Amino acid sequence: MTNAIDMQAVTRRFGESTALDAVDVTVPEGSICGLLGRNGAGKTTMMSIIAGQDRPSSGRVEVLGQEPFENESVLAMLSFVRDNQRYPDDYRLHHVLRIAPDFAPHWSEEVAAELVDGFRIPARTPIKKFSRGQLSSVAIVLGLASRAPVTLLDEPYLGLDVTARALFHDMLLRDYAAHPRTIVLSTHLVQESEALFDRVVILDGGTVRVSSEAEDVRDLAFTLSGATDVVQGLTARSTVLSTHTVAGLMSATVWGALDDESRTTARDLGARVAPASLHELVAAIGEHRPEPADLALHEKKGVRA
Ligand SMILES: Nc1ncnc2c1ncn2[C@@H]1O[C@H](COP(=O)(O)OP(=O)(O)OP(=O)(O)O)[C@@H](O)[C@H]1O
Repeated sequence: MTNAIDMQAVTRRFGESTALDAVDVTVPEGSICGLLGRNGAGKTTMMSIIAGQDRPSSGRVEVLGQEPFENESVLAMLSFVRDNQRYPDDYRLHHVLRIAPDFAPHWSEEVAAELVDGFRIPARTPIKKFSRGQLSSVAIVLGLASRAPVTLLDEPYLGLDVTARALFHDMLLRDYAAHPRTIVLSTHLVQESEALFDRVVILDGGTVRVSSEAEDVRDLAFTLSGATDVVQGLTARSTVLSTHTVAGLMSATVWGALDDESRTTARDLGARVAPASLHELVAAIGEHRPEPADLALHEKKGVRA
């Protein structure tokens, strides 16, 4: 399978701080990749580099086989929709819809029209007076109607109401099925968007913690719930990403798999074992501060934490 996006050892420093640290990420052509992680994890920085709007301090990035920075032929195949998109002061929706196809050779009038109608985007109000959700709606129209071979959607949900979010999901999946392309979507609404993803990348502090097929995510970690002493005993030698306690009960999100013996013991002691959901995994990785010993464990499994 060809990779639409290939990042090797990409580091981006801003002065003293490191926004991305030796990031290796590949996204196969024709997939939807969820880019997840806490505030400041490095998601926007990564997307800006993929979109050719920023350059790595070191490392290599290729989009559709070429370096994207200041590369017209890559930029023509790319749509990057970010949360702080700016428009000229006097712009109304029709101005945007009139010039957008000039920058998007695969532009779909039908997709744009259906979204504008479904989102109820005002036609007469200047865009600079739009609400937060209405601005997100315009950004989604641009991102999806462009049908760009590589589409980057950075936090497309900001301020969107529940009906609009459902419309966005529905249109994305419908149009993607008819016109497959590569989509990277960053979001904090993990539970709600989980079903969209073929691949998942979880960043934390500029480092890739997980880069995996979505269907394999359930094998990466488990949650163990029960009496605190039972959970602590069973996880004493495991990499515990996060714990939550209430009234003598503990729930732990633990990296890796529980061996059969521990699973039987857990059941006998009344503890419950379940695969960690993507939402639990993202939250737990955000809480966890890895120790050097953890790194060895995760590298063995091909996933770093
Ligand atoms: N131009 C810049 N100058 C200095 N620091 C920056 C710059 N851009 C990003 N950073 C820093 O890099 C880190 C990663 O920021 P980034 O915007 O990529 O995070 P994010 O994962 O998109 O966060 P959020 O979920 O809050 O949008 C942060 O610590 C941020 O402060």
